[in-house]
Amino acid sequence: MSELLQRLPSPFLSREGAARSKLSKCSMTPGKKLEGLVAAAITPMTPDGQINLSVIHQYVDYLVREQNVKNIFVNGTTGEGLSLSIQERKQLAEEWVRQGKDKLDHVIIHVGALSLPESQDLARHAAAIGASGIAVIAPFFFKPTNKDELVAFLQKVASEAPGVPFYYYHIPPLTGVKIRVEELLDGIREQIPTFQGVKFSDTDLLDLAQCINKNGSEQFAFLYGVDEQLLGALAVGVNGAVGSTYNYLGRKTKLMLQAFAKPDLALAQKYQFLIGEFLNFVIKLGFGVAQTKAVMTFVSGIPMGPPRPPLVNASEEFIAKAKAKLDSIVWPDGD
Ligand SMILES: CC(=O)N[C@@H]([C@@H](O)[C@H](O)[C@H](O)CO)[C@@H](O)CC(=O)C(=O)O
Repeated sequence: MSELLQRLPSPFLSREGAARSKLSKCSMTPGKKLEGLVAAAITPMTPDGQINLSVIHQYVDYLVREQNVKNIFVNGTTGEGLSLSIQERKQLAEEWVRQGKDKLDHVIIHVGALSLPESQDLARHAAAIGASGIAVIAPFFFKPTNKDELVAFLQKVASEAPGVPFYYYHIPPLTGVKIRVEELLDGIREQIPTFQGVKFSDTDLLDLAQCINKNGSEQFAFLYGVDEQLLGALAVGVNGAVGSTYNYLGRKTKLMLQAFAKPDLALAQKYQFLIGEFLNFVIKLGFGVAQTKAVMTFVSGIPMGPPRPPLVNASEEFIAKAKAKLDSIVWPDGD
């Protein structure tokens, strides 16, 4: 952890601090490309709905030891980032960076917000604490209507953290911003020199494939965000994936990645079908962030707590059925 972070009171870090940090403190594992699996961090909460920083140490150890996952995406969709205050987002970012030091390869902080100054503030903060990357979602109340408006917004945030790799977080089912990424990438490095890649949480594999075909997955990192069809995205060349299920199915999904790389497509398909069988089952019951928190709680034993309203707790019936389903799956590795 940076000395700066240890000295400054949480949750606030000054703009001067951010400026001082820049390149020097921006990586958990400096220079290591973001690839493989990235867990979309859940935000643990106490029963009365406050953020619960005290279990993040245990959470990091669980991901590394039990799930073999060493990258984390903080304050995104699964982390209820847009339902948290700026102060809470900063506290969480600091705690993940602090606990991830020497254990995680990448701690990416989602700094998107509807308000540009808030997003910029979060970007400066992420730089100051030594995050390995920042990501930004498209603003979704007043929306950009074309590529230029979206890039202008992203640029204004990215430029506040000039030494930190920047990722665009594309999730049109939630933002309603359907600007094609293929279009967005055209000339992006001229506007955003820190641009490093895309977290692509959409089912449009044509758009994704065109992005990869035109830019090459060596130039940018393409991380896929629809866990139930990751194998399709691997086939078009993504570098990895960011998702909620890697919190508790990370080890199994890694086995799928290994089978795909070998290549043993039949084995990779087996893993994808089984992961899909579980997700198909829970999606039919009603599956979202609240249910992810419940599943992670019973799989890991770490209390993730309730979601923040308007989301409501997963029902006892959901928990019982989801647990029975997960327990019933026989994985190819015999587990
Ligand atoms: C809409 C949504 O929450 N999508 C998830 C998926 O991991 C999703 O939970 C999974 O594919 C199951 O449907 C991720 O893309 C979200 C994510 O990475 C994040 O939390 O930022």
